[in-house]
Amino acid sequence: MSSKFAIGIDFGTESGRAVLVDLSDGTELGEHVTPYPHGVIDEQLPGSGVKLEPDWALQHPGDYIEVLKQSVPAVIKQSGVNLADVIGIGIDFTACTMLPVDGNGEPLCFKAEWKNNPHSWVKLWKHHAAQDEANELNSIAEQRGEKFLPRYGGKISSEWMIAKIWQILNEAPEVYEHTDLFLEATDWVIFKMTGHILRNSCTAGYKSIWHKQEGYPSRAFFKALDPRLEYLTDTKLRGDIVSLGTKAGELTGEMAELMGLNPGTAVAVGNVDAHAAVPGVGVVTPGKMVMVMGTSICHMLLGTEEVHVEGMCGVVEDGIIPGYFGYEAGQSAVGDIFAWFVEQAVPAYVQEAAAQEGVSVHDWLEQRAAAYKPGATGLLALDWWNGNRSILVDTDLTGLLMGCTLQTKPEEIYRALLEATAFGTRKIIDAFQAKGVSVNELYACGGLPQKNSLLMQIYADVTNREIKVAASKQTPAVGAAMFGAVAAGKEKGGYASIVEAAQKMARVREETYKPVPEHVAVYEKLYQEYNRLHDYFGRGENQVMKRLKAIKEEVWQGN
Ligand SMILES: Nc1ncnc2c1ncn2[C@@H]1O[C@H](COP(=O)(O)OP(=O)(O)O)[C@@H](O)[C@H]1O
Ligand SMILES: O=C(CO)[C@H](O)[C@H](O)COP(=O)(O)O
Repeated sequence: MSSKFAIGIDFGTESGRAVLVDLSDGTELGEHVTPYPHGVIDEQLPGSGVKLEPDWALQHPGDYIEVLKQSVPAVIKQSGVNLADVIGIGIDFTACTMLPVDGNGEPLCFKAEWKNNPHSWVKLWKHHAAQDEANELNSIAEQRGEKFLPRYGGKISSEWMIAKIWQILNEAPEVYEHTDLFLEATDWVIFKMTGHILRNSCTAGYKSIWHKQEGYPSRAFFKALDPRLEYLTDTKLRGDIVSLGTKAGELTGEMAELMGLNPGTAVAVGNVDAHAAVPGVGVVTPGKMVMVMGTSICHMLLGTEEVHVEGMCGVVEDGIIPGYFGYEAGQSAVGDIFAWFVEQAVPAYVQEAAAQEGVSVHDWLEQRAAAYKPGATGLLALDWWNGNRSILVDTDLTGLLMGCTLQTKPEEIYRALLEATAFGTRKIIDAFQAKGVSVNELYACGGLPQKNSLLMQIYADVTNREIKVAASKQTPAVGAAMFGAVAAGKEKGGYASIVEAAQKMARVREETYKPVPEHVAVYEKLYQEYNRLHDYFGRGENQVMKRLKAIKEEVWQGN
C-alpha cells in the first residue's frame, strides 16, 4: 500500500505553521509559515481604529482562515503528494483564545453592528484585562470551598474562559446578550472546516473548569459570581465535549477548495499547542515530562490518578492522552528573560563584538558563558521577570540578581539567568515528585533546544536528568497531524489510537544532554540557595517585590 499522509497546523501567537507528514515514520515532507496579517491586535481595532486599553490582546479570526488558505496548499506543493493520500488534518492552538459567535457560528466581529466593539473580537490567550474578574472569581470560589480550585493549583487564571466571558458581560452586556456561543478559537476553526461545533476536552478541562465526571461548576457557583451567569454553561457554553483524536467531521467542499484538499478528508477535534507537543515527541506514558521551551515553558506530564500538585496550571482526565490524567505547569518567561537581557542590558562592546564575529548576541554570550564552571560566577538569580506561573502562581513577583561585583561580566549574568530558569523548572519537578507524580525523564521541544546547547546542558545538570530533544522544529504541528491520522482511522491508512500514532511517527534526536556528576554536585548547593531566596521572597516573608510594585503604581497614578 502506498504511503498515507496527514497535515498538522499549529496556530501560534504571531503566525500559523503547517506540516505535512508521512504516517509511516513521521518524516516531514513540507513545512510552511503564514504570519497573521493582523498580528496581535493590542493598540487599536482594524478598520475603525477604536483604541484598546492596556493589557488587551486580540486577534482577527480571518487570519486563521488565511493560514489554511496559504499554508496548506504550500505544504501540498512542497511535498508533491497525491491528494487522495492525505487522509487527515489536525490542529493545535494557543489557549484560552476565545471568541463570541452568533447562531450561525459567525464571529460577532465580522458583523457590521458589532465590529467596532472590542469585545466582539477574539481574545488572545495573553489578553490580561480580565484580572479583576479572575480575582473575584477566585475569592468567591475559595469562600464557597469549591472543589475545583485545587485542580488548578488553587487559582483560576485571568487568561481563561470564565474570567474573559465575565469581563465581556461586565463591560459590554450587549455583546454578551447577542452571543449565541463562546468558543475556543481551536473549536471555531474546526467548525469552519467541518460545519460541526464540538468542544474538545482539553480546552474545556484546562481553560473552562470542566471535569470529565463532574462537568462544569454548579449553577449556584455561577449565580454567586453574577446572577446573569447562572445558566452560562447551559446556554453560551453548551455543546458536546469530546476527547482528543475524535473525528470532528470531514472537510466541507467549500473549505476543501480553499485549502487545496479533497472534500471528505477527516478532521480531528481541536487541541492546544503544548498538549499536542506531548505525543509529538513520542510521550504517551507517565514519568516523562515534556518541556515546550520558547518565550515561556509549558511543563506537561501524564499520571494515572488525579493528584493536586502545588501551583500547577491544571490536571485534566484525558486532557493530553486519552486514558491518563494530563498535568500542566509552567514558567511564564524563559526565552523572554534572555531576550530582555540581550535587548536591554548588554553593553555596546558586546553587540559590536558579536556583529564583527557575525554571530547573534545570544550566541556570543552563550559561547563565553560556556567557559565558566557551575558556581564560578558567584551569581544567583530568581527567574520572575514575568511573575511566577508555577509553583507560586503570583504575577506580582519580579526578577532578582544577586552576587554582582565590579568584576561581573555580561556573559556571567547571562549564565546566571539561564541557570535561574533551570532552577525554576527543578522547583516544578520537585513539586510533582513531592506529591508522588514521578518525573523520571525529560523531553524538550520548541525553539530553545534548537538554539542554545549550554542552556540544555544546564537543565540536565540542575535537574540531574537526561534530556531528549525533539527532532522536529514544529513538534506541536506534528502532534496535531498525529491526531489527524487518528481521526482518519486505521481502515483509511491512519491509526487506531494516538499511542500507536506517536510510537510510529515521533522522532527525537540521537544525541541527548546527560548530567555531568561534578556539575550536578555544585548545582545542588546553588539550588538550595535558590530555594531559600524563592521562599523568602515568594512565600510572604519579605514582600518587598509587592511593595515596590505598589509604590511604582502610586507614582504612576500620581503623574
Ligand atoms: N540563542 C538563544 N539562546 C537563548 N534564547 C534565545 C536564543 N535565540 C532566541 N532566544 C529566545 O527564544 C525565544 C523564542 O523561542 P521560540 O520557541 O522560537 O518562540 P515561541 O515561544 O514564540 O514559539 C525568544 O524569547 C528569544 O529571546
Ligand atoms: O497557556 C498555554 C498552553 O496551555 C500557552 O502558554 C499559550 O498557548 C501560548 O504559548 P506559546 O506562546 O508558547 O505559543
